[in-house]
Amino acid sequence: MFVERAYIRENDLPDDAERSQWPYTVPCVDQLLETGLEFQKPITIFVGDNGSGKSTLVESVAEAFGLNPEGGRLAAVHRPEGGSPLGHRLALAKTASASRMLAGPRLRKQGFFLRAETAFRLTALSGVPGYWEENTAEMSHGEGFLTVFGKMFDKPGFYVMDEPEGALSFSSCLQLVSLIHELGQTGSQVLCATHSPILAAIPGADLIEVGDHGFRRRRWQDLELVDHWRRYLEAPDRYVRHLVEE
Ligand SMILES: Nc1ncnc2c1ncn2[C@@H]1O[C@H](COP(=O)(O)OP(=O)(O)OP(=O)(O)O)[C@@H](O)[C@H]1O
Repeated sequence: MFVERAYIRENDLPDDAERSQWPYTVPCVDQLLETGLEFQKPITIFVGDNGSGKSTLVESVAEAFGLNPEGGRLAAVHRPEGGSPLGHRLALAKTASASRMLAGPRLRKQGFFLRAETAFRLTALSGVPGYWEENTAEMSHGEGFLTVFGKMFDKPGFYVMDEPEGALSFSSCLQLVSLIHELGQTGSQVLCATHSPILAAIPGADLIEVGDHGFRRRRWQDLELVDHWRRYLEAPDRYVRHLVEE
C-alpha cells in the first residue's frame, strides 16, 4: 500500500462560495471534505452512474500523488491540460514504507494514471522504447490495450485507472482482472473507476459505490451496477421494451 487516506487539511478547506461550485457540489466530493476517503486494501474499485463523480475522485488522487495522466517518462511527451481544483487541495496520508520508497524524484515514476482515452492514444504509437516494442498500431484496440497495460504494470507502484475496460471484450476484461489482481498481490496499490461488474469482482478488492448519497462501501452482490446487469441479463426485454415502445 502507498496511500492510506485522501483528505483536505483544515487550512485548505474551500470557503462557502467555492463550496457552491463544482467539484464541491458533487456529493462524493462533499463527503470527502467531511470525512476524508480511506483506502483499506491494495485494490479499490469505484463504481457509480455516469456523472456520479468517480473520475473526479480518482483524477484528483492521481494528481495529488504527482501522477501525470500518462505517467512516468511518457509524461514528458504527453502533457496533461491543466489540473483539477480538488487535486491541488487534496492531501494524501502515505504509508511509512511508501514515504521512504518514494522519497525524492522517484515519486513520479512509481506509478501510472491510465484512462481509456489515453490508452487509445498510446496504442496508436508503434512501440514506445523502454515500455513495449510491439507495434500496437497494428493491433486491435483491445489487443493494444492489454499490451500497454501489461507493460506498464511492470513494477510495484501506485496505479490509477479510469474505466480501463473501454475497449475490452468479456474475455479481455478477465485478463485485466488477472493483471490488476496480480498488482495487488505484489506490492502495488490500484484505484480503478469502472462500469464493469467483471472488474468490480476482482477478488479482495474494496468496493466503493459513488452516487447521490456520496460514497459508501458495498459488497459486490449489493452493488446497483451488479443488480442492473443481473436483471438485464435475466430479461433484457423488461428494460428495452420501455425504450422502443411507440
Ligand atoms: N471540468 C468540469 N467542470 C464542471 N463540471 C464538471 C467538470 N468535470 C466534471 N464535471 C461534472 O462533475 C460531475 C462528476 O463528473 P465525473 O466525470 O467525475 O463523473 P463520473 O462518475 O466519472 O462519470 P462517467 O462514468 O460518465 O465517467 C458531473 O456532473 C460532471 O458533469
